[in-house]
Amino acid sequence: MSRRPSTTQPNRGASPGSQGADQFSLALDGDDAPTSPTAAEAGALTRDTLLAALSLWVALGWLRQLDRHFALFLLERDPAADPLVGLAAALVSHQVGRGHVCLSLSRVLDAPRSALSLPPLENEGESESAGAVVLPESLLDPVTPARWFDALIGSTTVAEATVAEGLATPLVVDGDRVYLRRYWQAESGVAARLRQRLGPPLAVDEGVSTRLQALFTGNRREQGEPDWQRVACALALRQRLTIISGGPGTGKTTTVTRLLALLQEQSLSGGGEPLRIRLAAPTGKAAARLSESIAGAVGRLEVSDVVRAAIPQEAQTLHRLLGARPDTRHFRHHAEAPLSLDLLVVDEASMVDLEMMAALLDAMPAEARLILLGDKDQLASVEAGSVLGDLCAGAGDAGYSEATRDYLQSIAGEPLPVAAETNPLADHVAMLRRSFRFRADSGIGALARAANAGDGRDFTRLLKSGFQDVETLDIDAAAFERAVVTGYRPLFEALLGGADVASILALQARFQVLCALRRGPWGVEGLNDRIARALWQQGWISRTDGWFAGRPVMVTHNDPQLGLYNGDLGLTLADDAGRLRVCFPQGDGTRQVLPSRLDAAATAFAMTVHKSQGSEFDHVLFALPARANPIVTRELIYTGITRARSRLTLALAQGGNDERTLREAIARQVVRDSAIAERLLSPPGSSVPRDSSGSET
Ligand SMILES: Nc1ncnc2c1ncn2[C@@H]1O[C@H](COP(=O)(O)OP(=O)(O)OP(=O)(O)O)[C@@H](O)[C@H]1O
Repeated sequence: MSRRPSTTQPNRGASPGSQGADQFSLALDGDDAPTSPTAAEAGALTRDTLLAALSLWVALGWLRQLDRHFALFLLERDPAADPLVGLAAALVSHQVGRGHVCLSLSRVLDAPRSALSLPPLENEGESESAGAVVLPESLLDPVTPARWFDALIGSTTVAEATVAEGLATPLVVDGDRVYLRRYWQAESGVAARLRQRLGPPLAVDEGVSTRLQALFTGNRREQGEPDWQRVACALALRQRLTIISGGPGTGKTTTVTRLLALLQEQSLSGGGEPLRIRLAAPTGKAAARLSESIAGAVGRLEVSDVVRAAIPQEAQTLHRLLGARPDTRHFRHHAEAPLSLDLLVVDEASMVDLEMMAALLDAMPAEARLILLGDKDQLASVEAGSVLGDLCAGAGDAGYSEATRDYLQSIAGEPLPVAAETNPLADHVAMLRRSFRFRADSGIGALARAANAGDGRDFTRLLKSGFQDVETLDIDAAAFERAVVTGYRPLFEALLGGADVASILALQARFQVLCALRRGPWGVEGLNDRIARALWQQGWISRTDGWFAGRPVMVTHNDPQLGLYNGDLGLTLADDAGRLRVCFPQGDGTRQVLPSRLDAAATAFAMTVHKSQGSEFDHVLFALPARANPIVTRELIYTGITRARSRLTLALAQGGNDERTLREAIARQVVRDSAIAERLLSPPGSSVPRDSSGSET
């Protein structure tokens, strides 16, 4: 029998305190027999068909077991639920596993396969057997967004967003989007907090103009382009939220350091107190890089010693800043115990996932300024969400409002063109467009631009045009081993020659192998093996598995007790007595840890591009898989390439489809479902508008 409550009917959801989405994996044995079919309507999806399809999709690698269990859990909790609830549950869980914050019903209905891993990653062959399989489109064929929406809000496991607060349903449906409750809460929280920060501009003293001109006086304007660094600084002077996005070496750190100098000069003038400024980044490596580049930029500032001393040069990880505690996801700092600061700079903000951003914004004092630095074109965080990218996309092609243009003209002397379109978010975003890192003749810079522009033909043409800083090699040939041995030679000569730890660790940052995948011959596993064997043959390492001197490792989980965080890169070294310890660069010194204390560490001769985010290396050897793979996208290629500071070797499967594979990968862009920008730009209190594809009844 059909149960179709109107979309406005309050949800008969679970009571607050009832079991939430987190516990679902404990609740069911995955082999539960399907219950008897409950077709919501004639011809509609039955439970049996759904459960059979989910099992098959798991077997094919299109869905995770976890996703299927979640669907089973919901259907068990609400035996009267329409099977479409189970389908939405499996798909939204799968989407979150792939970095999306939610599931868009209309998007799945338009492209039913998009919410599954189809074909299975790194396992293409099995999709051949898909002929006999129930495909998502056949399950969804008679379904409309309105029908699916109604099925969802008819279940006790789903709440509509307008009434979801205070309930404990595992799923929340907000217009066209279905969320796991945790992510709905995080996204609504982030949008609400950011909206507060978009509030009216802060007062800026006209006198600042002279100092602004002085600090940016050396900046040359090119071809009538505005000085975007000066614009970014002027914008940040009068806002509680500023996003500064730019590619490598576009001057994000230089700009923010000048901003900090200006603000401290103002604060200290007339004997005032300095602002409490903190610097942070998502990983230890990124924090170390920020400390290093801020220190360099502070050194170059033309300011008084007092002002210089008032600019911090030590960055910390966001986990440490917020006060991560062992065995809990909760931090010491939150809305009731906010951070004690007036201004926070977060570097590598593209790596900050939605939940971390929610925790950070919760802990920010309302009056403090937040400055997010990052590169919107890089890969988003590994965890769900892509807040920086969403905010920059929300600003879109919109320009600055008239009031902001007037302000920029008067304070920064930057005349900006009238924008055809404006929106409140765009006034908070500054894009730095000119790289000071890559010279005009740099191949790395040219490839990065081509990848970013989605121009695969230009990319492959550039690869052949013989840049000094770029070379290619055949990944399947001995040339790969030779390149690795040459790349690692300085490090192992120092290590075997008894150099001091700091010099050895500095050499570790000189050369790194990156790849796209984890498994397979062109993934981390295969390449780590190959590299270890090549180094062993040189006599540089004593074994190729377990612990040995010269083994680089990456921490794979946060360990606040050890002061080590996911992504930290260290090197195993032997002390004078031959005892092994893993050394991590930390601040000006090193942290040394016994291998036995590192529960979660992986060999890092090769690492994925995802894991390399926030790091840069002088020379990167970037290995790309021979066959097309959905994981290899424009963002991945751009991010991998731009980890190289001065030299890039691309290892490709030559003689195969390397050119076509590259072009296809560059055409493939990551689009993550999320509604942050929409929420920010819609009136306060309104729910996310439904798609025109319609879920109104
Ligand atoms: N306006 C400028 N004119 C000349 N050189 C500049 C300018 N701005 C920055 N630079 C130089 O460019 C280099 C990169 O600057 P900076 O470190 O500020 O960039 P970034 O965007 O923070 O880089 P990264 O992507 O590595 O974090 C530095 O050597 C800096 O001195």
